[in-house]
Amino acid sequence: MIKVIGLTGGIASGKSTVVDFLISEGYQVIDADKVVRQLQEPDGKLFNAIMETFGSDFTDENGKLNRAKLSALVFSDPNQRQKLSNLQDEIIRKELYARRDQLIKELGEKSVSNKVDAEEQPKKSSVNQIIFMDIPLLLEYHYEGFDEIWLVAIPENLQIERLMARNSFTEEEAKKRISSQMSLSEKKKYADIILDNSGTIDTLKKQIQQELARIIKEK
Ligand SMILES: CC(C)(COP(=O)(O)OP(=O)(O)OC[C@H]1O[C@@H](n2cnc3c(N)ncnc32)[C@H](O)[C@@H]1O)[C@@H](O)C(=O)NCCC(=O)NCCS
Ligand SMILES: Nc1ncnc2c1ncn2[C@@H]1O[C@H](COP(=O)(O)OP(=O)(O)OP(=O)(O)O)[C@@H](O)[C@H]1O
Repeated sequence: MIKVIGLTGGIASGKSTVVDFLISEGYQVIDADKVVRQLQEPDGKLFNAIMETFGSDFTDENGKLNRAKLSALVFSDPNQRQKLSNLQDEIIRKELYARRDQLIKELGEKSVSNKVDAEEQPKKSSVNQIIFMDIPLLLEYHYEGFDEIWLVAIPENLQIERLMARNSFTEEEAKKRISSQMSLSEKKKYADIILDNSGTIDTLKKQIQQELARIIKEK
């Protein structure tokens, strides 16, 4: 059976850093933020609905969604955030589950022809037996169907610091985004594994390797 790991964590906690490492190790990852961006392209399933609801002012000079403008609106007004969620949630959810099912199907077919690998090279074959879904709002939006939930955790002061540095946000902008999400202490209640990312990226990688080794051993 292919294991599906849900990866989540607050904004700028380090999910993409975890994903980069998993990909470098050969694992397949469905990245929800990336999928949302594709769906929001002018030929994607969300673009027209956003324009109808928020107006064509929310485009940039290339006719694409002006994400910065929409972002400024939804993170300063919970009602607008809810409005965006109402129109996007079902389509995003359907797309993510469809991609998961497709990936499981592809890997399932591969693993039939790779039986020898599984016995002789368990690590090599594990990349075909575990998939990851990086979903920032996994807990807020009650995504289900995971064998394990991994939570990337950092204390709020570090989160603010990293978010301000990465997005060139003011402290106020960073705090607005963070406070629109479930708190870390609440998230911890639902997590199976907590990856502490308050240290170096190397320390984070070691924790991931440990968890991967555990799953491979359990299989
Ligand atoms: C609001 C939008 C336009 C802002 O775009 P922008 O380019 O500024 O940010 P980006 O998409 O890179 O998101 C960065 C991070 O913001 C956080 N975030 C995004 N949307 C939300 C939200 N509605 N509530 C809380 N946090 C959010 C997440 O941690 C995410 O990783 C965009 O994020 C969006 O459409 N969000 C809704 C996405 C959604 O509903 N996803 C569901 C599955 S995760
Ligand atoms: N252990 C670390 N030490 C120092 N900087 C780090 C560490 N881990 C991640 N970072 C940096 O912190 C920032 C946020 O990390 P990353 O982009 O991986 O977070 P994220 O959870 O994917 O964010 P988002 O929710 O916006 O998608 C990035 O600039 C990244 O390079």
